Amino acid sequence: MPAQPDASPVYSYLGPVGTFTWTALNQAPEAVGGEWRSVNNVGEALDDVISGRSIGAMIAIENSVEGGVSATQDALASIPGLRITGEYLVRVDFDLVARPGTALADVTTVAAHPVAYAQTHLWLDKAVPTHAHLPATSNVAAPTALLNGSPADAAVAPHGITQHLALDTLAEHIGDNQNAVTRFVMVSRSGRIPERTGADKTSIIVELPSDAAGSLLDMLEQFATRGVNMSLLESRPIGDELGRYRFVIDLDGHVHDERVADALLGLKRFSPRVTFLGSYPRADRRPVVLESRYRDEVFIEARDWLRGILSGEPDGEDAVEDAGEALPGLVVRELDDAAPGQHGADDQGPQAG
Ligand SMILES: O=C(O)C(=O)C[C@]1(C(=O)O)C=C[C@@H](O)C=C1
Repeated sequence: MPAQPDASPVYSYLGPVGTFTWTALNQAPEAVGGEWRSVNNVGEALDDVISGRSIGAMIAIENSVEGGVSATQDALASIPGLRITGEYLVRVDFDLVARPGTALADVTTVAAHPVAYAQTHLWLDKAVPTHAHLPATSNVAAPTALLNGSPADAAVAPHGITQHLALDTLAEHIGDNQNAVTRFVMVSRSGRIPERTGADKTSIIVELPSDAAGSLLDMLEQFATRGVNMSLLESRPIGDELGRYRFVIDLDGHVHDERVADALLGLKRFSPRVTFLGSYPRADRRPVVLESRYRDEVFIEARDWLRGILSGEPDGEDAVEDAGEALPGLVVRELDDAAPGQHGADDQGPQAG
């Protein structure tokens, strides 16, 4: 019997074609040649991954105006077995569009994806002060619906959408922040962790013991004392009772970096729940800068020293040797070189005892 050709891998994304999520998926090398499945919300995209219908889902996780996308953060916290395997950045730029013949003065109802609405509402409040908002499932669903009987008079859409849809542009570049960027992540089922590059991020979600004073500080100390920088720290209600929050955290570094692994072990010892969402290369490829005392070799040498003591060897002061290959994205600084403010919280400077 002739061998069946392998089915191409399926990737789910918030569609239809032309959304910012679709633009992000275009950046993912593994999605080239795959089948792209358009869905209506983040939950559906993640369900596809969990059920095995798709091998990956591209989802928006953070934008430079609104911060974390709460629907995404909550879904990642509550659905077990998901892993972030890559991140992608997309500049977001919006226009207000309408059916031909509509003037700005005619607009009373504006269709918009809720996140897009939040990113344009200052402009809308000024230019269309009495408008009502009609939520849409995406930035392309909103203008498409205008051609399919939507009661809205206008829609917030990605800049340039009128090249593809028979609509007119009422105003261009209406975003409240002209430099707005949205961060997207590719989410797959738990499994292989992408190799470290030296310019990596690790995403985790942490719950804290509810009855222990100072546990937020305990959590932050795990990172500070290992020289691990945080690039995102947000709290989200857990939802079971008032006043209970979980923390969504991005760390500079990879779980295969000794300092990051050690910090995660420290967290795990007192947090009732640590969810590891993944380690993956940074979209901006910005190298991680760390002081030499947080290099892998320093952690390994300290462990070897203790092992030696436990096995009865004399306590010698071994020099820290460079082990392993250098990572292209990593910049290591001697303590004296570190710029002010880049020391860990426990560091009072080189002269401190
Ligand atoms: O509607 C789109 O185009 C999307 O890709 C969704 C989304 C989001 O969920 O944040 C993506 C980028 C913008 O920040 C606004 C909306």
